[in-house]
Amino acid sequence: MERKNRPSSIAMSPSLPQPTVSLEDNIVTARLPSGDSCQVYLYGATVTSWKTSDNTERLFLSSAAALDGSKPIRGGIPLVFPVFGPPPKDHATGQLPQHGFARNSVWEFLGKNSSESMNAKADDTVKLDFGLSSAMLSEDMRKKWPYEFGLVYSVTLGKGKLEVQLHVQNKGDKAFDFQCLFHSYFTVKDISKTTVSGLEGASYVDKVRKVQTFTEESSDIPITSETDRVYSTPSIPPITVKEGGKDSLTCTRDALPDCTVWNGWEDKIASMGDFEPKDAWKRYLCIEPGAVSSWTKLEAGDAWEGSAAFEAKL
Ligand SMILES: O=P(O)(O)OC[C@H]1O[C@@H](O)[C@H](O)[C@@H](O)[C@@H]1O
Repeated sequence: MERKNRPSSIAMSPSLPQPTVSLEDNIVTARLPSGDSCQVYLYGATVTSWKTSDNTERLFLSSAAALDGSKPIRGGIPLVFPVFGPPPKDHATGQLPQHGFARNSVWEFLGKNSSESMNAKADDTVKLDFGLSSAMLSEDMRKKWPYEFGLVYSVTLGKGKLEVQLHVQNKGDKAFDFQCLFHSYFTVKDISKTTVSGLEGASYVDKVRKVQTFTEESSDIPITSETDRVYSTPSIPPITVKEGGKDSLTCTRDALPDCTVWNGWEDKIASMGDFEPKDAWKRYLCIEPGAVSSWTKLEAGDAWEGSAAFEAKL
């Protein structure tokens, strides 16, 4: 019997615009149908651009940043692991460079995971995964930090949002200590009109005032001179950057009790060869969520995860 073509009884849902992801010249670029986009260099897995749908660049990137792998990228979101700042000489990280090796190692792009594949209605998120393991380090670095580890760094782009998450796994047979931090440089229009709230009551180490510890008394901290503080906030409240009194960015955290607030101001920035233009200290603020005020110990076979989500408000 002849079969007639009949219209399918299953209604086909119109195909939704999808996020696009490309890998070219060791740079991963993701774009959402909403127009939000981000760019991540495999070098350091450094996010160098985060643009919201209004085409506003939310991250500061120095115009003199080395992008050729010769030194850590100045700006964006360099990743700090396994030690923050100058490594203490009497610690297992003592031979490593300032802020560790994650920001100056070449990572592998593990692929994307868009929310569309999980939920046909949602097409507004894309997650990019990057990996770094002990086997990928240089021989010199492996000697300086002889532990077996695996890192998965996930960057999730959403509408007006960027989330960063680090998964650390101890793949060896001995425990290790680590610190980690997302060294995020944000653009601000005018540092003199920028304040930070959410840190009232937190204790902080002030590196400018020769590493003394204080308790933050201000509910809205103005940035009026060189600022280099490591806040410790065990209750992990949201941190808000305000510009001209209006919320411009919020940062929520998971398993990251600390946050550095850094602006080098005029003199320090003048002395940094890869920081340009020289007056750009007026237009950036680092808000750096992390776990750096003590060491996180990871036993053989154990894993740890921490994340931060940034939301653009203006
Ligand atoms: O020049 P680097 O190694 O990228 O560090 C920049 C700044 O990074 C901040 O996180 C530190 O608190 C500052 O002390 C430091 O100056």
